[in-house]
Amino acid sequence: MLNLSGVTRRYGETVALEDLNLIVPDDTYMSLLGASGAGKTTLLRLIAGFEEPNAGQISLNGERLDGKAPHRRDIGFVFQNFALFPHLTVQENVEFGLKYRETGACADPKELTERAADALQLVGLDGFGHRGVGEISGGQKQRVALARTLVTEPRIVLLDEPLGALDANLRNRMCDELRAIRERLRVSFLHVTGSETEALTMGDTVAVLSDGRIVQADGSTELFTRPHNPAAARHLNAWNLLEGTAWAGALDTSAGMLPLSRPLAEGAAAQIALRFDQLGVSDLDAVPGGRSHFTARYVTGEFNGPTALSFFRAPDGALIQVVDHLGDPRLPELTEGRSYALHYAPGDALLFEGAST
Ligand SMILES: Nc1ncnc2c1ncn2[C@@H]1O[C@H](COP(=O)(O)OP(=O)(O)OP(=O)(O)O)[C@@H](O)[C@H]1O
Repeated sequence: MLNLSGVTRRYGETVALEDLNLIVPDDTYMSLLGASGAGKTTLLRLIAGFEEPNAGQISLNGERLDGKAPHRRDIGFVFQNFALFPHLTVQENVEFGLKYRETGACADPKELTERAADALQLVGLDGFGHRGVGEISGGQKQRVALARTLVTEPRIVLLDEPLGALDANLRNRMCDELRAIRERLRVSFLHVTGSETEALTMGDTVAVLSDGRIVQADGSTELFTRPHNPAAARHLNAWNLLEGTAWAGALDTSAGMLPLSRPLAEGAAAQIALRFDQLGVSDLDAVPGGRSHFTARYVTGEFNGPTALSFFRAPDGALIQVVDHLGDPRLPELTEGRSYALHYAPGDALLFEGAST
């Protein structure tokens, strides 16, 4: 188990990570989701030992890692650009890590060859060992980078945006392969990404990093259906947030008075989160019974194949998304510029106390 406790990392005035707590359990695939600049790479660099935290502790299976040199940590790192040696063959790239490691270096040429071949087989690159790095595809480079890390039998593997350099089709295939390889090895993978879809697809658990802290770490279904705070909800495309002030048992928002699911003190700031597949659309005078609603203007639609997104503007300018599934369409014909009632079951709304930051 990897345990980060109270980890802070500053660069001059910039606080990249602040009092961050995270547990990566054994034998798990964890995604780390965060926007650009959230501190994802910094976090991986601290775990790998390329940098040290200003405060806090990092331990692996109870043993302190901070202060230990990177090559003594038994942690694998797969870089976004793969960082392969261009003048070496695929096999030599994989052997490199084993040959030159400080402890447990392997000098026996036969063992080196065998272990590198095993690692290449594990990532599906049997028979590619003799090729130059310039003679293989992007997806294959990715797998060589993984094999080079896995051959050293790390206790945990850190992957920094590992699919970022691949085209969309290959990315989908590598998603499946990465999961399958990890399941065979049973070591933990910590996979950093800025893509919500990738994080939810890959991770048994998804940790959301926002402003230098983990705001939620949960199973992907739990995170998607029940974000615990606005910071986590904001990272999920599915959730619309409306902010306001509690007043007379409702939340006074720019879109109107919305009912509160629990009482709040008069004047308290709060946000209501509504999921895009739980919002219905109707004419203003035709809101179905028992549904809460607010008014918003239809802006435009976006067709994504099996789903279509409709975008509305609340009076404060906030963009509200509603999703429709083409197999089961439920939205009426919409006219750009016209106002509609967006309605929802009151029990579906999540209520978060506090103002947006
Ligand atoms: N060496 C450095 N010197 C100064 N500031 C830094 C340094 N490295 C990172 N930062 C700052 O720390 C913050 C976190 O950076 P980091 O690279 O960890 O973010 P990230 O989530 O990986 O972003 P991206 O997805 O864009 O790569 C940013 O504000 C960044 O500008």
